[in-house]
Amino acid sequence: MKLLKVDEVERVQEKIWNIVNNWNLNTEIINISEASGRILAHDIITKEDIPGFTRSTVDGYAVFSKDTAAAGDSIPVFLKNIGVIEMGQASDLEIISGQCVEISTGGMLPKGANGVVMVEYTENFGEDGVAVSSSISEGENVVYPNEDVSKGQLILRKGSKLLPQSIGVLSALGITEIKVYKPLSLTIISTGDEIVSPEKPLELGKVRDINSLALKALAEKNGYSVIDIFVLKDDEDLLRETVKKAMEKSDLVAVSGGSSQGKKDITAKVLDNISSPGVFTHGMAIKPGKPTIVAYDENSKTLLIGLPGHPVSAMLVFDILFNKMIKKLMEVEEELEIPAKVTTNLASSPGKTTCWPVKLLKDKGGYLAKPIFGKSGLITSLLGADGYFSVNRNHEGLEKGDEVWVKLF
Ligand SMILES: Nc1nc2c(c(=O)[nH]1)N[C@H]1C(S)=C(S)[C@@H](COP(=O)(O)OP(=O)(O)OC[C@H]3O[C@@H](n4cnc5c(N)ncnc54)[C@H](O)[C@@H]3O)O[C@H]1N2
Ligand code: MOO
Repeated sequence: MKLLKVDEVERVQEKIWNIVNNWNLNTEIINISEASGRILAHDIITKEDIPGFTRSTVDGYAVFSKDTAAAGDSIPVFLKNIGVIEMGQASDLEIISGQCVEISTGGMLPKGANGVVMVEYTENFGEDGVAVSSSISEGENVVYPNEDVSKGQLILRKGSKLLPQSIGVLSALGITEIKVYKPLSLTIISTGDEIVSPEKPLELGKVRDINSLALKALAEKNGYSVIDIFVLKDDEDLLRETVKKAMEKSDLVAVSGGSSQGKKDITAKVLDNISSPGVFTHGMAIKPGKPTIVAYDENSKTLLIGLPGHPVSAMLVFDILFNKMIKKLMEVEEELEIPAKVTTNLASSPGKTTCWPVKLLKDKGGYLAKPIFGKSGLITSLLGADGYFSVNRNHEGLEKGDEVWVKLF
C-alpha cells in the first residue's frame, strides 16, 4: 500500500509562496463608504494638518490662562465677556488679558486665548461679566492644529485592513476614493457520494455539506471572493470537467473530500492530470489535516487544493496555508493572537505540527485555552472553538498551565 510522503507545514507554505510571490494582484479604486474590511493597496500620506485650527474640546469660555491663576471656589476671578464664537466659522475676535469669549465644544479659539474654562466653573455676572472659579493651565481643553494629524504623515500603510476607525480617519482627511486589492477568486467543490447541499432533504447515510459554506465564510473574511460552489458525487470525469472549467476563471480551486487513500479518493489523481507541473504536495505533517494536496497549473495560473473532508481539518488547513498566503501577498499584518494558559496536559504527535481547536475562557486578568477534544469529523468541534493554537513538530507536548497563543477563527 502506498503511504503519503508528507511535507512539513513550513515547506508547503514555502512551495506555495515560491509560486504566488510573483502574482500581480489586481487593484480597484473604491469609495470609502464601501471599503470596510478591504485591504489598502497604497500608503496614505496626509496632505493637510488636522484639525487645522486651535479647537476647544469643551463648552465654556476661551481665556488667557494666566488670568485664571488665582481663581478658586471662594474667590473667583472676574473676566469681561467680549462675544461669542459661532460654530464652524473663523472669528475675528481677539482677547487681551482680563477678557474672555463664549465658546462651544469644537469651536475655533479666538486670537489671544490659550485655554478654555468649562462652563461649570463659571457664572454670569452683570451684563458682560463672567466669574471664573477654577484655574486652567496653558493649552487646557484645547487641541492645537496638527496635534491630531500633521501634513506629510504616513497615516495608513499599504496592507492595512480598513477598520471602522480607518474609514473615520479617511473621512476626516477628505480622502474618499482609495485603491484596494481585488480579492483573489476561489471556487469551492465539495465531493462525496454522501454529501448533499444543506437545502436538500437528508436520507439516511448522507450528510449535509458543511465545508462549502464554512470555507466560503472563512475565505471571504480573509480576502477571497468565492465565485462558485459545487457539490459533486465521487465521479472522476465530473470532477475533472468541473475543476477544468473552474480553472478558467479562478485563482484558486479548492476541492474538499477524496483527498486520502480510499478507493474513491480521486482528488490527487484528477488535480495532477489536469495541471502542469501538477501536484507538488500530497500529505502534510500536521494533525489534523494530513491528507492535504496542493498542485499548480502554470497555464491558467491556478492553485489547486485538495482539502481533507473533515470540516475542522479543512478549515484549519485552509487557514494555515491560504489565509496566511493571501495576507503575506497583500502585506497585511498578522492578526493578533491571544495568550492563554492550557487547561490540561497535552501530548504532541512527534514530527507533526499539532493544531488544537480551543474554547477561550476568561480567567483572572487573562484567558484559559480549553482544548476541544471532539474528533475532527464532529461538527460540534467547530461550534465550540473560538480559534486554535499549534504546537511545533519538535515540541514534546504541553503541561497544564503552559502559555499558548490562540489564533482566532
Ligand atoms: N486509511 C486511511 N484512512 C484515512 C486517512 C489515512 O491517512 N489513511 N486519513 C484520515 C484523515 S486524517 C482524514 S482527514 C480523512 C480525509 O479523507 P478525505 O479527504 O478523503 O475525505 P472524505 O473521505 O471524503 O471525508 C472524510 C469525512 O468528512 C466528511 N465530509 C467530507 N466532505 C464533507 C463536507 N463537504 N461536509 C461535511 N462533511 C464532509 C465525510 O462524510 C467523511 O465522514 O480520511 C481519513 N481516513
Ligand atoms: O487529517 Mo484528518 O484531517 O486528521 O482529520
